[in-house]
Amino acid sequence: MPPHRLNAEEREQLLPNLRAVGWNEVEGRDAIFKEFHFKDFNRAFGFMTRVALQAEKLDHHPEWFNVYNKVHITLSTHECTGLSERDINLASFIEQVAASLS
Ligand SMILES: C[C@H](O)[C@H](O)[C@H]1CNC2=NC(N)=NC(=O)C2=N1
Repeated sequence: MPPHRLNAEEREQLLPNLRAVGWNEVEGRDAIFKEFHFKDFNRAFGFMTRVALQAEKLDHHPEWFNVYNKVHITLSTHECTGLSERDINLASFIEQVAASLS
């Protein structure tokens, strides 16, 4: 099934949990964003490696930016030009990985 853009009701249900752990809606674009900080590059890259393997498995990929111990992540679904459940699921997975590394 192709992904559909989350409607208002779905957003009210799904976004608060992610907001509570630091994900924010991007201004001017239907996407969510979070900045992760790790102890060093090794942890940051380990995190990215785990996320990358899962992203490939899910065929849903983050937009991200890394400098040393910082990783900035934007999630959005190109296929529906906005937020879909795939972004929520990937964000939840990303949170689990980050928690296991900090
Ligand atoms: C062809 C392939 O299925 C698509 O391009 C996938 C790959 N990864 C993707 N990642 C994201 N974030 N959004 C998509 O719509 C998407 N589509």
